[in-house]
Amino acid sequence: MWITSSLSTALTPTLVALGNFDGLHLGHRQVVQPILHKDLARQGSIRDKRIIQNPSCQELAARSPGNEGESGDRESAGGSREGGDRAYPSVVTFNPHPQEFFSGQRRILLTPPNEKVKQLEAMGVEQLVLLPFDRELAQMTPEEFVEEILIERLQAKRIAVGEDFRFGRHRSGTVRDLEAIAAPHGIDVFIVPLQTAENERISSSAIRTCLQNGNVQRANRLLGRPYSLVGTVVHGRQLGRTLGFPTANVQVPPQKFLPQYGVYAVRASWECDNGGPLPLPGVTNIGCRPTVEGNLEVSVEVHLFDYCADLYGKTLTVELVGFVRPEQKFGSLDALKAQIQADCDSARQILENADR
Ligand SMILES: Cc1cc2nc3c(=O)[nH]c(=O)nc-3n(C[C@H](O)[C@H](O)[C@H](O)COP(=O)(O)O)c2cc1C
Ligand SMILES: Nc1ncnc2c1ncn2[C@@H]1O[C@H](COP(=O)(O)OP(=O)(O)O)[C@@H](O)[C@H]1O
Repeated sequence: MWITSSLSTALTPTLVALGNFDGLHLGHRQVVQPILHKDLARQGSIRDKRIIQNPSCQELAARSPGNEGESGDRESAGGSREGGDRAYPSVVTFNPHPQEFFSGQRRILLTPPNEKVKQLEAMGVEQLVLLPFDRELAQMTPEEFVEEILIERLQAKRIAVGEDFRFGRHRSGTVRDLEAIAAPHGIDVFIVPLQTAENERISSSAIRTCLQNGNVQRANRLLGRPYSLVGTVVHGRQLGRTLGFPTANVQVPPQKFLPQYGVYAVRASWECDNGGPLPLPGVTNIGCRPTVEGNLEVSVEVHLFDYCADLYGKTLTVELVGFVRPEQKFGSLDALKAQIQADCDSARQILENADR
């Protein structure tokens, strides 16, 4: 995927999905869908299908990466577009996030850049444009933003946004304004209604709340995939192996959103020369390890069941499957060890049930 922060190096023309898309949950995926070539092929005539209906959670999940039944024909979809030029499915987002720009506070993210790029790539997005959000951009009117940036510089042929998208100075532009500004240029605007699941609006904050409450299964349903943590395995204190439970310490980006501190049933995977093993079952502790003296730093550590190998330096993807218990301070390492054994048993049970 081509990633650029400069309009002069962006690939054009484009099919644009506009937004921040933190988490890339089922609602976000609906916004990105209309710009994907495989979706263009499926749609046939596109002009009369600008408002996407609210599909069920299952239907949405079925369209998640890895679940796509058809691969689509990129070239024929590209050829059928207006003008015949090959347009690049592009996610256009602001960097830093406008809230971060105005508040000066770093945002904690469900999908930090490393994960977002992987997810977008898996969906079929070909370009990520990170528009530098500065005072000048913040001052643009809705008309200036659409005409100068989206149409002139990015040569957008199609624009997809969520229903609540706001843009331009003081967030004054609505999706209806976007339609009105784009229409004279013959640009399709797809306005995607807010998606709901289990009687709740699918949102990044709903997913955060679930993760804070240990409700991993629900968070995963809203995401349409398991919530995952991705990072490099680094050295720890080498205490794990003496307890009989070696744990790979996964260093996640500092802005990664962490769920409630505690123990989780997980599946972990990594890439290696032969394509990598299938996701392996295990158990993860996320927290400060209060039992271990002087350990205040938050860590994410994974013990893989029935497995022994050197994992240092590998990039692990740890998928949360279920919550086992909150983190605790134990009176002795022996007590901790006994509890870890019980955690492994619980986690195996959770993973077995999830497989059914
Ligand atoms: C399943 C599991 C549960 C754990 N639960 C706790 C806990 O409740 N409290 C705690 O202080 N540490 C907990 N730990 C962390 C251990 O203290 C940690 O694995 C040990 O300190 C090894 O650290 P090392 O990787 O630096 O060698 C847990 C670890 C595992 C694998
Ligand atoms: N089953 C396993 N699960 C996780 N890591 C394992 C396993 N078997 C071997 N390892 C290796 O052992 C390391 C963890 O051992 P540990 O004593 O906890 O050391 P550290 O404190 O450096 O993490 C991992 O980083 C990995 O390289």
